Amino acid sequence: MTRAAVAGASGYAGGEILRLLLAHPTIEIGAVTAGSNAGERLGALHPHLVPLADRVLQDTTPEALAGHDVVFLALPHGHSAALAATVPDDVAVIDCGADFRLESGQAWTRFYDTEHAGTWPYGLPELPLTGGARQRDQLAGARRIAVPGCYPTGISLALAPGLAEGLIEPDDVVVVAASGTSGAGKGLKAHLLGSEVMGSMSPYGVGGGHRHSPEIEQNLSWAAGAPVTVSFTPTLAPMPRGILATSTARLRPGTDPAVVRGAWEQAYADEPFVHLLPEGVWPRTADVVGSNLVLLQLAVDAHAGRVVVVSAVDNLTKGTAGAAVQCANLALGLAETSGLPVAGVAP
Ligand SMILES: NC(=O)C1=CN([C@@H]2O[C@H](COP(=O)(O)OP(=O)(O)OC[C@H]3O[C@@H](n4cnc5c(N)ncnc54)[C@H](OP(=O)(O)O)[C@@H]3O)[C@@H](O)[C@H]2O)C=CC1
Ligand SMILES: CC(=O)N[C@@H](CCC(=O)OP(=O)(O)O)C(=O)O
Repeated sequence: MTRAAVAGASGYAGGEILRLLLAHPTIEIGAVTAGSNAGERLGALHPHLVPLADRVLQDTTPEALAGHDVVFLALPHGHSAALAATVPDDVAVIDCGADFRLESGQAWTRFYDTEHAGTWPYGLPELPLTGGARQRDQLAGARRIAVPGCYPTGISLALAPGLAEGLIEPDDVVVVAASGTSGAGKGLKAHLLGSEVMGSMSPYGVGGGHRHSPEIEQNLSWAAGAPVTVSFTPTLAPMPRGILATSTARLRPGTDPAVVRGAWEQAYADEPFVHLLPEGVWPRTADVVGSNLVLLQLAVDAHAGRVVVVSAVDNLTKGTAGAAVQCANLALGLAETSGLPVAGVAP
């Protein structure tokens, strides 16, 4: 068996990692750690994780995380670098935070306003790259992996096939996405009060202000092999989980609409977690809840000369914890799909 420690186990992402690891055939759960909730029993914080109810959360220290084959970090941004530095090089560290996702130190400083910790291999295995490669090539056997943000996961996979195949213009990409409230974490925040969220949708980070803008542009630029510019608008939706993103881009002049669908079909034909739905069936967040799936559908808007791609992910599963387990599987040489659900919970 392989032993895993989970730091941030009292939070939403940490709890979801534990839920998935409970069903994992070869990874067993070792230390579980937290911040202010250290000393609490998991059963008090995650009543749904019944088999772990009596496990006591430890302080998040290098000593608690020592002696494992893989360490999952599900901590707020900025907490990963110092801890990861204490983990031996031969132990896999899978970081759910943003600290090591960006190549550009300049983009990091602009959006996170702290010193850039560095760059680790980016944990989106299915991402098609220019020239026919896949992002997973960088993840097999890796010992440090940065798990993507939840919005960049569905959005990058929605548009990458068209960019990798040169079908869409890199300078006219527009994305509007709605996220469930768990995307913001478990901490109390005024804009997440029930009376603010229930029965209402709200935009935020409008005008290129969201920190996922540079992450999405980075991923799409890897796919295109050239810089890509994105206008991204997130919105908060009154649901606990799920992201529905609508991504549109201008088709290159002369692109035959008939080849567009084929590019996406081909890109994901062999991917167990990324599915282009049958024509005319559109993704819904309910269809991905609790699963490691990305569901996609697209249409060519011939009048506007654009392709419109809709993607749905569960922000806590494929958007964080599922991706983290998938990356751990790749890092440790296990079957990539081990322990990962491929069916959602609809309706
Ligand atoms: N929620 C989502 O959909 C996604 C989250 N992520 C990333 O995953 C990470 C965790 O997010 P999420 O679970 O939502 O956040 P939560 O706020 O739900 O959980 C944060 C966790 O970090 C712990 N923590 C906070 N401060 C400290 C500290 N100083 N020392 C040790 N532990 C600490 C908390 O412990 P305690 O509560 O006991 O203080 C808790 O276990 C973040 O980096 C987030 O950006 C990435 C993609 C999507
Ligand atoms: C609804 C909501 O607030 N969502 C979060 C995104 C969460 C995520 O992807 O996490 P990272 O912080 O790890 O990038 C936000 O927009 O800030």
